[in-house]
Amino acid sequence: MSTRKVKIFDTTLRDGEQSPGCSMNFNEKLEMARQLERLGVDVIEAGFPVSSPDDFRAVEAIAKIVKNSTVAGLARCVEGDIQRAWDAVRHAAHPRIHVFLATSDIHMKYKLKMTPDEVVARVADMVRFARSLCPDVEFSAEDASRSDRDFLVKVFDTAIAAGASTINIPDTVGYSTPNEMYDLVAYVKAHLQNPAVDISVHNHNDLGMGVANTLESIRAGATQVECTVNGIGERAGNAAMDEIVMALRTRGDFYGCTTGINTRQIYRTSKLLSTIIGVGVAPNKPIVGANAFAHESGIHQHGVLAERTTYEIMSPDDVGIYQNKMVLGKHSGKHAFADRIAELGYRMSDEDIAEAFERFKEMADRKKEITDRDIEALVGNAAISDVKETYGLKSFVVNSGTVISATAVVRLVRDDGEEKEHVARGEGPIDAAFNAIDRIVKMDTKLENWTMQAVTEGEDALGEAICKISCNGHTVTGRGLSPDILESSIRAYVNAINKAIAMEEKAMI
Ligand SMILES: CC(=O)SCCNC(=O)CCNC(=O)[C@H](O)C(C)(C)COP(=O)(O)OP(=O)(O)OC[C@H]1O[C@@H](n2cnc3c(N)ncnc32)[C@H](O)[C@@H]1OP(=O)(O)O
Ligand SMILES: CC(C)C(=O)C(=O)O
Ligand SMILES: [Mg+2]
Repeated sequence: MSTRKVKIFDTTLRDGEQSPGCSMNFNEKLEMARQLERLGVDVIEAGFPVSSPDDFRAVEAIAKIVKNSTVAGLARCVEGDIQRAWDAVRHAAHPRIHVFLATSDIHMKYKLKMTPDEVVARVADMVRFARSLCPDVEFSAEDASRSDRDFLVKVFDTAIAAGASTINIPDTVGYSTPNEMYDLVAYVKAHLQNPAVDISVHNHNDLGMGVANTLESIRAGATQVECTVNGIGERAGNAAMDEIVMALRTRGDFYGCTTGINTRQIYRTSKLLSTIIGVGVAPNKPIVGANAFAHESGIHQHGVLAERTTYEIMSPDDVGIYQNKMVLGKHSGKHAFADRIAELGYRMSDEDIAEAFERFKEMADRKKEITDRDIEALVGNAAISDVKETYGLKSFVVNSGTVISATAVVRLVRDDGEEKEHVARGEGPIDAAFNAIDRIVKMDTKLENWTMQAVTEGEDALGEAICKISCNGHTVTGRGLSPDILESSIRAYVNAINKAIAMEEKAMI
């Protein structure tokens, strides 16, 4: 299959900036423009110069620093706008003036208050004026997808005759379906008097079809597509650049098209934009979302470990993500768990791994995501629990507050299967729980020290309790781990008691 190149027209700095809460200052726009050039976009629409002095300055500065990409400035079909756009982009190595005028009945009647003939005449005059200033002029028929097709073609013919070398078909309000967009592009292409121009599309995402509409437009013959980083843009946004580019690349067999994008810069570009505007992407966003290359379920993890392509249609490397992510959680299996333990540098027997895996599953039921620090703590805990478990924690209930004295009910199970429960009061919930345990084990112990620290990150971090107790002249330290600080304290105390019992037994031998 022969491949043709589709031009990427990035409008993050113009339409993207039109999304509420996504404005960028002068320096941020420059930084973003540099990154867009690194990414390899064909056209950077740097702004709408007439809209404010700041926007003018930013477009002008971008025009001066960008060398490889074309730099475009947007203008209404108004002489003052066009002059201002030219003044801003004129220093660019490849300048473009982008003029637009709406062609749908609804826009012409209610917004522009112009007749169709007046629109045609204005397009002829303004495109000609733009062309007298700049060798590269793009004309957009705003709301093209809701315009009468023959009228639309007439306006495009007029723009081309006046000097436009790119005609753009925007689905301004994101109303089209992919089939309709295919038909529209094919229709325009087939009916233009002079089709030797770039046919562009500009799809909004109001119904979530911006990318699909863009891809169908390409199949129908569009040679330029307008899009934004992370899909930001007016209202629900524009078609997302990364999704279009990666769809064309991954399904080259189907689309037969390439782009000039250095895909390894995609992730970095997305991150830069998120940092600048302070708006991140959804975790499940294709390509650049946190979960786009993450696998949590055991069957998928096993498959990916055996052969990445079982569940990955793209390599994370291709979009500049260092590697895929195995998220350890309640759906993970032993293959991924063992893999992570090895990655963290632990050398453990299969038996120890199996035992640690059981604890991991218990933890995963209570904690949303298991981090590497959780695993380290868990594996460390497995080593500690080497001591014979004379007593194990079965259950506990603790009541405490400002108007009642703390009461705890603790149930322990002995290694011979016998269960014992006791209730006790205390100075606080932990003291009450320890007192209840003392009543069960009936040992002469003294709590020397108790500490608690978070050993992992996040709201559901694991708390590690350390209890130092003395018993018959021995001092032992117990450790307990849980996202619940009461539970980790109780486990630490029981662990210390088990150690004390083990020492007593040893002393008796
Ligand atoms: C689909 C799009 O994304 S279009 C781009 C949208 N982006 C922006 O609007 C960027 C920021 N805009 C602005 O700063 C301002 O709106 C400006 C500077 C462009 C214009 O401001 P104002 O002169 O105060 O006009 P205002 O925005 O209130 O109204 C728009 C005017 O432009 C006219 N207009 C709208 N589109 C066009 C066009 N393509 N060509 C000619 N005139 C147009 C409207 O009919 C209206 O005219 P009127 O003032 O004679 O009634
Ligand atoms: C200015 C034009 C191209 C636009 O942003 C739109 O129609 O959505
Ligand atoms: Mg738009």
